[in-house]
Amino acid sequence: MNQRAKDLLKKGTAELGVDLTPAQLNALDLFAEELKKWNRKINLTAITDDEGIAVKHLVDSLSLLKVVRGPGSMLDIGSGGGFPGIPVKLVQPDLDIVSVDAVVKKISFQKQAVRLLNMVRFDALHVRAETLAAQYAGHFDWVVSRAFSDIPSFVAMALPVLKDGGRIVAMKGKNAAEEVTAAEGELEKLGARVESVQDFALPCSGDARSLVVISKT
Ligand SMILES: C[S@@+](CC[C@H](N)C(=O)[O-])C[C@H]1O[C@@H](n2cnc3c(N)ncnc32)[C@H](O)[C@@H]1O
Repeated sequence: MNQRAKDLLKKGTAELGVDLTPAQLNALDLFAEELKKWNRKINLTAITDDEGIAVKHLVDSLSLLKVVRGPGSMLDIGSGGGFPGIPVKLVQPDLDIVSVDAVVKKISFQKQAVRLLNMVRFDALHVRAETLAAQYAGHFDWVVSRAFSDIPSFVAMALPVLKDGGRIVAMKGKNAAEEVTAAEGELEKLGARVESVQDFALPCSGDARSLVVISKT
C-alpha cells in the first residue's frame, strides 16, 4: 500500500483503540498487496485503491475488536477475501479462527494468505455454513460475519455452532437499527436475543457502522 494508505490504517486503528506494532502493520500491508494481486484475476473485492482497502477493509474489519477479544475461538461466516477474519487474526493472534466461504476461489486466496503470513490456528474452509454443525456443534466463543445476510438467517446458521455463553456478532452499516427491529420476532423464535448494539463512525471515512451482539436466550 502507498504511504498515505499506511498512515490511514495506523490512524484509523488508533482511533479504535488498537495500536498496531510495526510487524502488524507490515503483515496487514503484505495481505493488502496479495489481495490486490489476486483481485486482478479473481473477483475478491470491488475496492481496489490502497486507501479504500486500508479504511473500508482493514480498519473496518479491525473495528470488530471493539467487542471481540482473545483468547478463544471465532468463526467467520461468508468471509470472502478474508474479512474480517484475516486482519483480526493478524492483530489478535490468540484467537483460533475458522473462516468459511461457499466459493472455492475465495478460500484458495485465504489459504495463500495463511501461507504467506505464516498464520497458525487459522483454518480457511470451503464449505457452506449450514453444514458446520456436524463438525463444530457448540464449539465457538464467537461467531461473526460482515456483509453476509439478514440477521435471522445468520443467527440460524450461527446458533448450532455457538458455545454456551458465546456471542454472535453481526457487523452492519447504516440501517442497523431498522434491521434489528425487523429481526426481533424471528430471533425470539430461534431462541436468541440482541444483547447490545454498538454504533460508531468508521474512522477516516465517517460512515455509519454498528456491531450487533446477539446471545442465546
Ligand atoms: C458480500 S460477501 C462478504 C465477504 C466478506 N465477509 C466481506 O465483508 O468482504 C458474502 C460472502 O458470503 C459467501 N456465502 C454466501 N452464502 C454462504 C453460505 N451459506 N456459507 C458460506 N458462505 C456463504 C459468499 O460466497 C460471499 O463470499
